[in-house]
Amino acid sequence: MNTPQLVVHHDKELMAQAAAARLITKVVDAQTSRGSASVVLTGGRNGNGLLAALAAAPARDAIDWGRLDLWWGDERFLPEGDPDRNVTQAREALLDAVPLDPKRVHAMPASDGPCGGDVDAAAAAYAEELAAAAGPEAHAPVPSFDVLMLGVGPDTHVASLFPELPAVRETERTVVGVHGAPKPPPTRVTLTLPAIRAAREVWLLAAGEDKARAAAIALSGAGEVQAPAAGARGRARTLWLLDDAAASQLPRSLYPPASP
Ligand SMILES: O=C1O[C@H](COP(=O)(O)O)[C@@H](O)[C@H](O)[C@H]1O
Repeated sequence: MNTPQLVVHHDKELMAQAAAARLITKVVDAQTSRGSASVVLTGGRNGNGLLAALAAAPARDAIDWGRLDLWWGDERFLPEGDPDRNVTQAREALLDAVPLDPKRVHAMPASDGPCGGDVDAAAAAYAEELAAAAGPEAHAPVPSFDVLMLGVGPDTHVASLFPELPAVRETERTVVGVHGAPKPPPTRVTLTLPAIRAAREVWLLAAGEDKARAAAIALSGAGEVQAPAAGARGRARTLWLLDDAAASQLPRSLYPPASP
């Protein structure tokens, strides 16, 4: 697995704007090389901040929105349209403002969808959708995502992989249902580490003081069961995008102080 690279921006607004600019370039490059691009979105404050920055970016329409597949790393298992669903928040921040192809917007199932309240069936249905979209070059039964983004929680969770819960130990399935998550709502759907690691690039977003301890733990050699963010790696690149506050507890060997 490749070593994570760190980029530290002054504050969370700058981090969101810089990450949005980085994403535009990545998507345009993928569309130029392969005809289309696939991106996995994250929920949470930093993920939504990036989407809002992308909506406001002058270069946003350099992206051919009709040739972009959007997937989600996790979802809160709630009814369609619930304001706490990650897809609802993503629609408000960006998706409703750009001409996406609805067939390429792969939201995770809602609790009032075809699987009803059965979160494990919902997870299996999303795994099937991913497998159906995986091309011959895929490195797992999921597409070769160009960029997979993950917000890092203050407890080191990424997607809905929480420390010590069964989902973070999953080695076979690509999507699982989560029961009893410590952060509400307790029932969720999540990609697993094997699915995350099939992405070309994994970007971990951590801005704000409440992410400082999580970043320090995950980047200091912690195990993935105790610190799920430590296990999130891309095949070609793993990039941590931080702000000063989130980087404030990193060991000096990883993030030396700026020269005077
Ligand atoms: O519940 C969730 O939390 C994490 C992190 O959210 P944040 O607000 O602390 O940045 C997010 O990555 C995940 O997608 C989401 O479902």
